[in-house]
Amino acid sequence: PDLRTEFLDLPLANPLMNASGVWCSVASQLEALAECAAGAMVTKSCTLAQRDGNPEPRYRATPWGSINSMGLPNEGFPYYLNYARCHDYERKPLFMSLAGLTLDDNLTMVAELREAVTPVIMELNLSCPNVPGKAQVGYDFEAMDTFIHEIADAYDRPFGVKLPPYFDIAHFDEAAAILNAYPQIAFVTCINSIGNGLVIDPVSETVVIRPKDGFGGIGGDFVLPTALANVNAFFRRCPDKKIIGCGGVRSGEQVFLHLLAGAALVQVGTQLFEEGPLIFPRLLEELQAIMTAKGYDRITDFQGKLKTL
Ligand SMILES: CC(C)(C)CCc1c(C(=O)O)[nH]c(=O)[nH]c1=O
Repeated sequence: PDLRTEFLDLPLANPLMNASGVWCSVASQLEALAECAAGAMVTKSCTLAQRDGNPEPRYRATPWGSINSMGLPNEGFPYYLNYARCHDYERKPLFMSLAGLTLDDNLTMVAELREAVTPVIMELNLSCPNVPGKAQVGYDFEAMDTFIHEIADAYDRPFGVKLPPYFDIAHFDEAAAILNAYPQIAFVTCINSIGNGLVIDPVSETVVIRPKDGFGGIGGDFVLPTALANVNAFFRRCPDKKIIGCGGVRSGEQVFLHLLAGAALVQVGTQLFEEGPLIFPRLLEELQAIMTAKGYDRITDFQGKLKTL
């Protein structure tokens, strides 16, 4: 079967890529992603200045997924912009994730990105912090509209947004209404980790990560139904935009489900953290086996063709 696809008029060898934050914080990791089998790649969400992030342990794997409260550790915007300048775009597209600590920081980064002569694709992380004491931008629809309005104005190219998961139909409607007001938003990546979960070790009677009293974003198997729902909800509501699926991918089967639900590309987070970039050949093989068994020759034979009862 043929796994080739295209995204924003760019050819991709296949629809797989990493999730921002995983295996993409430093040059050695980015070079490994550039050389691996994934069809595209994205950098760790960056802030204007370098950040150490939270004290460790700040990531833990569990039998059903992962919990993390990294605290946005990253090398700073200039580092990733420099990588973007050196990336081999003939090999695969590069996405750059931005998560400024303030709207102003985001505008500063976007203005510089606009001037940079590079075909990098911007993914704006809307789980970025808002005014202290208020919900993250992705959960504060007024702030979300303001952030997108200002950033769209400051940037002259199509870009995408990374959304937190929503759990209420009214929220799908409200978030989609905001996004649809901006044709410049070419894609929507669903989902970021499910925020503020708590993993407890029954033996030690202790939380498993140090920051935030053990509260952290949940990823992995546990988030798959929520990820598929968010992919399909925005696929239905934003017909003029592409959806990138993220959440719960550990085998070819979940890649298949994300594509069926409407994803154009599929990101891998927790399982990539555990397995490394060699997960990509495995996922591609497993996806091809499923397509062969079902008689599908190419991705478009089933992409977005989820059936209802
Ligand atoms: C949660 C924030 C620290 C505000 C953004 C960075 C981020 C982090 C992180 O760096 O802790 N972890 C996630 O699972 N998703 C994210 O978007």
